Amino acid sequence: MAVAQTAGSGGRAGLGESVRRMGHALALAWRAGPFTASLYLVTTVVLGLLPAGVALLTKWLIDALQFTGTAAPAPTPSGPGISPMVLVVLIGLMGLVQAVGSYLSTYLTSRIKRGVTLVVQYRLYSAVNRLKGVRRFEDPAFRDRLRLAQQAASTAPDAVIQALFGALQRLLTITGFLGVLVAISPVITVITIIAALPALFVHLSISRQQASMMWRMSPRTRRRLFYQTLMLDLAAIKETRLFGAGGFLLGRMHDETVSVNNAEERLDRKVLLTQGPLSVLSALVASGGLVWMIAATMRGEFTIGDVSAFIAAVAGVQGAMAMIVTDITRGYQSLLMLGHYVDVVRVGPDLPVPADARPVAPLRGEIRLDDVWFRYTDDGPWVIRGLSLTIPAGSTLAVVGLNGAGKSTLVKLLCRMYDPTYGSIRWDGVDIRELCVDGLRSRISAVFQDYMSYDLSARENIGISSLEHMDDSDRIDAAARDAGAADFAAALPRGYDTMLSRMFHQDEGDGSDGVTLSGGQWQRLAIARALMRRGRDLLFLDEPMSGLDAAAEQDLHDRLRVLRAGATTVLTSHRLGTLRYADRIVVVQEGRITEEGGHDALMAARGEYARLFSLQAADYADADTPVRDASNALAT
Ligand SMILES: Nc1ncnc2c1ncn2[C@@H]1O[C@H](COP(=O)(O)OP(=O)(O)OP(=O)(O)O)[C@@H](O)[C@H]1O
Repeated sequence: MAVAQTAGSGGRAGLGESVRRMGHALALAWRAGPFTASLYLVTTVVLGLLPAGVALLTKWLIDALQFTGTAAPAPTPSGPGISPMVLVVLIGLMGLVQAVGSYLSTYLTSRIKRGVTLVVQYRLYSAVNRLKGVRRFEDPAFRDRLRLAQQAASTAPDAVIQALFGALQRLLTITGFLGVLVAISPVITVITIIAALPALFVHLSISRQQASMMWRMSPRTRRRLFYQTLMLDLAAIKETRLFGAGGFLLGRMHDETVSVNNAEERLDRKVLLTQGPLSVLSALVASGGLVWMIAATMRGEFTIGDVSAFIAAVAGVQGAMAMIVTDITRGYQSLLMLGHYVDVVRVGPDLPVPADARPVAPLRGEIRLDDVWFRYTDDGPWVIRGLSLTIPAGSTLAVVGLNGAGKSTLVKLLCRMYDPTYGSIRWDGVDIRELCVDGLRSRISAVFQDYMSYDLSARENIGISSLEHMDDSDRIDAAARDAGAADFAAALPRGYDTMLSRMFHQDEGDGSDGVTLSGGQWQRLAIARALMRRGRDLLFLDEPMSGLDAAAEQDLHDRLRVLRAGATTVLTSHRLGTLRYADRIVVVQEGRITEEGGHDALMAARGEYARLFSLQAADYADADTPVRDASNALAT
């Protein structure tokens, strides 16, 4: 399946891929601010070389003081013969540079982090917005990757940059100290390096295991999040309280947390067991080296300045090695995390569009579905099975069917949220796969069954479908009036500029107090949103009024019938009375069209449509509603 292929390589990284990702992180730092990045590089180099410089000057100073005024013939102090006072001043200056450099480095680090986060988040969400279809967002593997990419976007690029610059600084420190150490004793230099190497490899292996554990645990983490969200979700709380399902969800969340904790504990124990002996080895090397050096100094082989430089160098090299290991470990982990971000940013289009995609001309003739087959996943059941249908331009088509028959799926295919698995959908004879997706959608408006309720103002809730007219108050008001939303919108505390919320909240003083609407009022706003997109060729009304009472639905349908004159409309509703005026009605059963025609013809045919219609009519009649015929009963 195409979706699975998008899973990418975020969990692993060979050398080549790691280098590419490092390049990516550095390019981000440069992009975020070339001057800041350059200054950070200079500061890093200076801070890296300073410790060895201070150690060398200190050695020269001690030697100069030790041999000043003495006639001791040996050992000969090495050094350029600079006066002690000059050396003291130079050491002081270096201390000053180090102190200022550290503060500057901290400031530059934060600055780069802010800049990089800005660039990375913009790129990540732009990449997500470039996906025109829905399929990827329904794929659990891709959702996991998105979640990790979101985490990575806020931390990973910055962590990689810090690790790279940190490692560079430590490398320079090590090189500087090794230069001093080699001059004093090549033997102790080699032993110090060898003692630090195993730690390096162990840390790298641990970080790889940590990354793979996070990837393995991510389905559990996702499920834990789902249970947590459900326990706090306002929409779910009514049911979970009534059904007493809180304990069940809590138990599920707890089990997932325990599983994740156990995996983390196993890894932490492994880290403890491997890191302990390595620390002991490092301490032994440092102590052994010092004992050897002191004994040699007492034999007159080294100066006191050499001993001071040796102590500083051993501590400096081991300290820098330990930090470099941490840098590399963190950097490697962040590189793996960065992989998830890079995978999402580089993800290919989910709906193939030819390079020369055609612009979409207004619909003149018809939309035609030819033997369309569709299923949501490669191994899932067929939802649409060989469906053929013609929708003439300007006509109204009603789609009727039981729950799960495939009505909403049909609407989604017509909006090209998915491509048919087989068969084709043609817009005036052109396969919609050859058309520009945005162009196609600009010709469509819709009220979806699962419409959105945005935590935005009433104006934004209506205008978001036609952004260029968001500030056109007359147009907003006209759409609201047509949808029967104008009266309650006018009564809101700040009219169309009132913030709406799915749950009441009050943010002090910023005027964003949320007003909560009823389900029917939200639905009218969704209809207004669809009507805001005037002059579109195709209008989908997928259960647009399920939240309205029957009279309000009939009234709105009557109004919409006038408003949509000339537009091609596809309607679905379980209240069949509201569909009877459609030019054509099709009955969908298990993804196939089983009946087709006008209301009267379908009633005369006494098939599924007549059965459903009569059932509903009987319900109304049983309720003693004064009716003249079934359709009137449904309309009142
Ligand atoms: N995103 C999805 N992923 C997998 N299966 C889906 C998805 N959406 C719908 N289905 C399945 O496709 C079938 C048809 O669903 P669809 O929503 O098109 O039915 P419908 O006729 O609109 O039903 P209703 O009247 O209940 O709204 C159902 O079996 C449903 O489980």
